[in-house]
Amino acid sequence: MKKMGSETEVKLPIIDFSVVELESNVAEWESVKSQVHKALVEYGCFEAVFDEVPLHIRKAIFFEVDELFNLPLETKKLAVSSKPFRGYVGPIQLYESIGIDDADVYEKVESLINILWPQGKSSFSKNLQFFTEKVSRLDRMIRKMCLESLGVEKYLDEHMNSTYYLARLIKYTAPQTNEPKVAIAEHTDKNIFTILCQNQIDGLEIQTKNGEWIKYKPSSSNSFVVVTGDTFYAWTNGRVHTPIHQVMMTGNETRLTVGLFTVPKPGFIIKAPNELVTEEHPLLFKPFVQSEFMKFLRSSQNTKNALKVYCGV
Ligand SMILES: O=C(O)CCC(=O)C(=O)O
Ligand SMILES: [Fe+2]
Repeated sequence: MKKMGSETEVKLPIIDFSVVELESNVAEWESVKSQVHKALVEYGCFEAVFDEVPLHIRKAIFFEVDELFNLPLETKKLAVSSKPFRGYVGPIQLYESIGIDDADVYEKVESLINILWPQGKSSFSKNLQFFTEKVSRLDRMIRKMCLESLGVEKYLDEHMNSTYYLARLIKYTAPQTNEPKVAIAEHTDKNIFTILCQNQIDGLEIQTKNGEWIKYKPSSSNSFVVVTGDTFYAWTNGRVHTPIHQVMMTGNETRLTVGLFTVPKPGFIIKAPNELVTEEHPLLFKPFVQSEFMKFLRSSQNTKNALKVYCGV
């Protein structure tokens, strides 16, 4: 595809996970694994096609997320939390969100949903828990592929057991203008991996290593965006990229995102495996606790290269 002039427009790699019994099909597993590794090294990001969340569940979730954000602000504020980005956050210009820890556990989802709908909303809790369960399987496949590619699969159990799943529902209010407005400013994610699913409305932009912005457009209704976070970058001692991204909005349609964030458990020490620290790849970060890093972030002004400032070697 050509843009103005002769420059070729960059696109995110698209990787198909809708392979029957991917986990037991060795040839397919190896093929997808090498695509994942390449994409994470090059972009820190890719589009995953994954068909385990049926379209009617996706639609139901977005319908209910929309209903949720249409509740009165006083109701939404009942779900506030002292933990950063948990419970209700906003409105901050166009942005509002609700974060739910351990969203793969039905009771955890239900207890938050019941704050907002005291009469209960079990279909929403069920759909969201189902979504988390399926998408977390995608997360685990990606992490397994990545550790295998880096030759550090002996740490797989420890790595998997060190994290939990945070679901974040996000609403971006339409700016009602054709001039692009920043809905989430440039940032890198601070966790391990983020897997995002959007309604029909685009807006996510991912920066390449060369500084070009890729405007993400899903290629199918089974598409998700996978983004590497700073903590995985640190754990792999810089073997994968962690991309700067932002959300830009135009027009008069509301954008909704459901994101699944893989987050290290509080207190867990992030330390790159010895195998990934070599003469060619000297240690980038001192061991750190991600939850402490998040506290540091809240109290510091300068968030660019925050991890480097916090614990860079
Ligand atoms: O809504 C999106 O597509 C991106 C959200 C995002 O980058 C974030 O929540 O960290
Ligand atoms: Fe992000």
